[in-house]
Amino acid sequence: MSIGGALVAGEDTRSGGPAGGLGVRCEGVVHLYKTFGGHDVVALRGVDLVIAPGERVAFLGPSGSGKSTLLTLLGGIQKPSAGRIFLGDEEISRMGERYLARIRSRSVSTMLQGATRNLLPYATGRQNIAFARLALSSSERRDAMLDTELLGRVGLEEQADQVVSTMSGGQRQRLALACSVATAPRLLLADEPTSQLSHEDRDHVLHLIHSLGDDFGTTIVVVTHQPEVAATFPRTVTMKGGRVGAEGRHGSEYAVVGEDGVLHLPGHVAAEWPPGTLVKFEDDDQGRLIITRSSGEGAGL
Ligand SMILES: Nc1ncnc2c1ncn2[C@@H]1O[C@H](COP(=O)(O)OP(=O)(O)OP(=O)(O)O)[C@@H](O)[C@H]1O
Repeated sequence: MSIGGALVAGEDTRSGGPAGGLGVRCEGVVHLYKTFGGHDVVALRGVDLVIAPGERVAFLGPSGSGKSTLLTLLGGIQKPSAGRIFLGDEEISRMGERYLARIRSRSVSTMLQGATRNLLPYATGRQNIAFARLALSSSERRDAMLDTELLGRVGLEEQADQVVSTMSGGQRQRLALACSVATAPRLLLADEPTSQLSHEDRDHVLHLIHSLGDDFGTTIVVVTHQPEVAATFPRTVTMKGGRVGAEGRHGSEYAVVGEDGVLHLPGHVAAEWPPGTLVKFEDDDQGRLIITRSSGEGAGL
C-alpha cells in the first residue's frame, strides 16, 4: 500500500513535483524542565545534529536520554532553553508563537507518543482528518486528497464514520498517521509510532511511513525502542544523557565526539568497561588508532 498521490495540492505540489523534505539543523541545543520541586531537570545538554532534506532517521537511546524532548523541539511544540534549531532556512528557536503555529499546521507534523494524544476521541475518523486540516486555506482544502481516499490508504475506509474511542489500537495509530500526513507535511516526526501494536499493524504503519518518504521525499524522524523498526531506517541517531552519543549509517556504527572530546563507548563495550576503566590510545603502523583496555585495574597500572 502506498500513500501516493497529492495529499494536498498546495503551493509545494502545484508544480506537479513532490513537495520535498525539510532539512533540520540543531546547534548546541540545551533543554531544561522546571519542576514543581524548584529544581531543573536537564533533558538535553548540547545537541548538534544535521538531518538532510528527505532523510529518514530513527532516534534510539535509553529511557530519559532526551529523544522525545528533542522531537518536540524539532516540531516547534516547545522552545529550547538555549541553542538554535533551523528547519530549512528558518530558525524556529527564535520564532514567535504565531509563526510556530503556522509551521506546525502546515510543514511539520508531530505524532506524539500514544495514538489517542493525537486524536479527538469522540469524533469519527473523517472528522479527525477535517480537524487536522482546519488551518489550511479553503483552496488548499478543496484541492486536498479526499478524506475517504486518505482513509482508504491507511486501510480505514470502513472506519470513516466510526468514533475513535471504539477503534482498536492499530486502527487509532493508522488514523493518527493519516491525520499527521493530511496536510502534506515536509517533516514528519513520530514518537514511538509502532509501540504496543501487533506485528501486522506495526509493519503496516512502518510501510505507510516509508511510503511517504518514497512518494514525497518527506523528511522523517521516528523515536523507537524497537530494533526491528530502527533497522528499516538508513540512519540511526542514539541519544545518551541528553546528547547525541552515536550514529548508525547503513549498518555501520559510529561514536560521535561531543563537547571537550567526550566519546560514548558503544553499549556492548561500555558493559565490559565500567566507569574508571583505563584505556590506552596507540597509532598502529597503518595510521589507525587502536584503543585497548589497560590490564591494570583502576588508577594503578
Ligand atoms: N515535563 C517534564 N517535566 C520535567 N522533566 C521532564 C519532563 N519531560 C521529560 N522530563 C525529563 O527529561 C529527561 C528526558 O526525557 P525524555 O522524555 O525526553 O526522554 P526519552 O529518551 O524520550 O525517554 P523515554 O524513552 O522514556 O520516552 C528525563 O530525565 C525526563 O524525566
